[in-house]
Amino acid sequence: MEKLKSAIPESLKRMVWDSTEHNLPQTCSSLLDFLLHFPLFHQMVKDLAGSDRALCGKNKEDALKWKAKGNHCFTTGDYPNALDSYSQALRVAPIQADEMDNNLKMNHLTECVRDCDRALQFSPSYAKVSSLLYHALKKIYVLSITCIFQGIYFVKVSFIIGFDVSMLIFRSGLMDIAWYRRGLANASLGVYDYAVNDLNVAKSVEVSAGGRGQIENELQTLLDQHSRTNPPLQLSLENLNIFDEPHQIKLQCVNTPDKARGMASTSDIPRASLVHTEEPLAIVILKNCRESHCHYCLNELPVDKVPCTSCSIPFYCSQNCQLLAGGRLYYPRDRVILENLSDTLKQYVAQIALDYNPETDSEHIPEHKHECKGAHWPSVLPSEIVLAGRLFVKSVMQRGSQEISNLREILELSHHYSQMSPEIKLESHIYSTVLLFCLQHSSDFEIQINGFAIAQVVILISQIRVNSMTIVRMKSTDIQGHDYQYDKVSSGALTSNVEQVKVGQAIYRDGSLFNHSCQPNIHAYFISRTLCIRTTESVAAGCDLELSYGPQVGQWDAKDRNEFLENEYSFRCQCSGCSKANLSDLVLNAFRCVKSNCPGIVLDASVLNCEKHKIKKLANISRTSSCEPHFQAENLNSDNKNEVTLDAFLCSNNLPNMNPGFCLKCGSYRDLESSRSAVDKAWKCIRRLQDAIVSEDVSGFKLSDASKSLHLLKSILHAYNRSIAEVEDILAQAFCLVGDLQPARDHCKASIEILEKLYPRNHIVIGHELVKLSSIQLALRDSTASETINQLANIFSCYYGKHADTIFPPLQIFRKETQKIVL
Ligand SMILES: C[S@@+](CC[C@H](N)C(=O)[O-])C[C@H]1O[C@@H](n2cnc3c(N)ncnc32)[C@H](O)[C@@H]1O
Repeated sequence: MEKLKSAIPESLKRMVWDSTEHNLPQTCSSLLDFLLHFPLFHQMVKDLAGSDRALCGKNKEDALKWKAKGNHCFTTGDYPNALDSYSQALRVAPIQADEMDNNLKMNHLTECVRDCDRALQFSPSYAKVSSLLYHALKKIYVLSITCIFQGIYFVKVSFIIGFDVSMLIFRSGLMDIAWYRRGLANASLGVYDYAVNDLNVAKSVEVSAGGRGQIENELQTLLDQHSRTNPPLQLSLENLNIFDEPHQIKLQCVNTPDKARGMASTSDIPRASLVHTEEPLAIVILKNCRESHCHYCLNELPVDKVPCTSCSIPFYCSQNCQLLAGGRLYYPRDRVILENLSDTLKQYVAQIALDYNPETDSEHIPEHKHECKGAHWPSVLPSEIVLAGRLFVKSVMQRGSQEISNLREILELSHHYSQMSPEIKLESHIYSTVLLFCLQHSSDFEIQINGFAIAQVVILISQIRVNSMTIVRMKSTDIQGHDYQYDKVSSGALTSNVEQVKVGQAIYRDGSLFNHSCQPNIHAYFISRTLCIRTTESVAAGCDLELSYGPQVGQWDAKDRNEFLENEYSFRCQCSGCSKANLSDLVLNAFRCVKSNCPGIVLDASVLNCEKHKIKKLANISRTSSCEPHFQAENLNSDNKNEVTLDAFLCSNNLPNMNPGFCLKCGSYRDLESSRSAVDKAWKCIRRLQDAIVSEDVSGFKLSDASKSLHLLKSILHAYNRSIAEVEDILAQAFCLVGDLQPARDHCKASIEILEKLYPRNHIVIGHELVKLSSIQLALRDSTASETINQLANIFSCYYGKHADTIFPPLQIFRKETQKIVL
């Protein structure tokens, strides 16, 4: 790419840099002329898309190498690497059409052993699999002599049989029923409701009276245990009613003078209501998650991941996802089970055993199919370019015409091509041209490549820049970042952390209409690929519903937020957080007054200027929308009269006359330069502790050094400065690591106290910190844990409603553990 860019003549580059949406076809056409006469470009396209260099195709020799490596690891007892090697072998192993049937059966059965959920997706009444599997394995063993694919699976299955204690397939009777196994697994995980539902479905699936009786006994035992050990936990959800029926809430697209289109409510909407759900127009996995997450639903991959049938790029969590993404396999569904169930259980089964047949869905366009010919451009080009390819193919195919007409009008998404930086404009031109050539090689339809077609893709890329959403998954880890092991909670061996992992990028047509506010009143999250939007406060009829595109009050100050929004989204935010003074923006990066008993704040030039600008602008604006999502400054302060108030900081409009370095309350002067260098020095020491946490090498010496640095920071920075919250948090982690949980708890609490000043009440960021505090309190058997967990559950319920447990499974464990302490 860099070589290509530097070879472009200056005059052509300038033409691209100065281009606007209107003259795009000409600039794209000029660049195309140049590239077509440039050998390096042809070589690049050949490397990326040519069939003779299809590095991502299936390859028998590579498969055999991986298999041999797997066998070696297996015999030396290195089971994790053996399994990984077999997965890689499967990824590159060619599948002949006549082998497909055997593979299907085998994969189907293997998945049944490994993962009840996935088995149930294919056949909800999955019963009596073990004898089938046994015979299938015998057959596979014979077949493995001639067929590497099956051979690999045989070893893989053997591995599973031999070492997965919970899923021993040769057990007979009830263990054959996937629902039953799921029920028992959920019961031991403490997921009581699911366990009861699973066992009820299992009972209805079981054909023998004896089997049913046995399940009945199991159910009874579970009910008895539950009522004995778990009296219903009284969560004080502050009368929080969760409204989870988005179809009952009507939103409308409105036009605003300064934000273009936006979404508003047509009626009053209570807090925590699910207001919108939507499937994506297109979605793509991010590069860093390609080996760890399913390329279709973006959930974490299980151990026995499913490779694509035709190329070696994607992995899927199930064949269902593989099929939806573009594979060619189809499983008939077993609907008989649904007939005998109650309505509630029918819904439950439909939820677990995803009931979907893409062949009957004309809307469904497999998004990986055109990338599946073994060429490696889909794995080499940046994710957003692959996403553009997916959108392009989808819109051409949906229209059933090969003519490329105006994609902008078809997708109806906004963009800011003209405001993009010259560098990004040039890259978009080059990538659009390369992408079209790659698609020409890979798609089933003809693509006429000319200036107009390339211009369409350039616009598509600029639409993706401002409209795509990053899909994140919440991951629970222990303090050092290892995956959370639930069984360690009760032993007090774990203190939990919440980590947000960016897994994908997606375009949602209606989701793109929600504008930004730094004090949002809605929150977006994802269940698999589905976008869900929920109100985080009550919203009056006619008010705008606004998301945060990233920066929020409490996280960054107004100056940093606006820099980000201008660079990424080409607008200057006028939300109340950015147009009115608020305590959070003032204190977030502030210094403290040199007088020890003065609560006033001292600002540097950049923050002070930004705040002055707000005040000046506010004076000029006679009207501010009363319906804008707002953030009550007074909410930031507790009722305690001794606490500093926003008014005290501002000294009743003194701020416009103040200079950097002077306390806004008493006017005392602080030398900001020396203060900054002292802060930098303290942070160096804190960073050493952070490194020690990562390498799990926290010594008493580093801890005491960092504690002294915290003390120093507190004497220089304002008490609500975000850095202090960060350092308190780092110290909490470090004390957890050395097993000194009481100071860990105190530091964690101190961090939360600051966050409560910076963010609105019950903000999700506070929820994340409460996860840490509750796990420390649980480990200490501290009875106040229940209070913390109530607050945590309250926040998670507001942000995720009934999805809270799905998004953050440890919540259920926390509730269960609290019961043990309370009792
Ligand atoms: C995802 S789109 C939102 C929908 C868009 N308003 C439309 O008409 O299609 C993002 C773009 O909307 C505009 N936008 C979003 N929030 C805004 C805000 N608070 N103030 C001004 N413009 C905003 C910006 O142009 C931004 O790049």
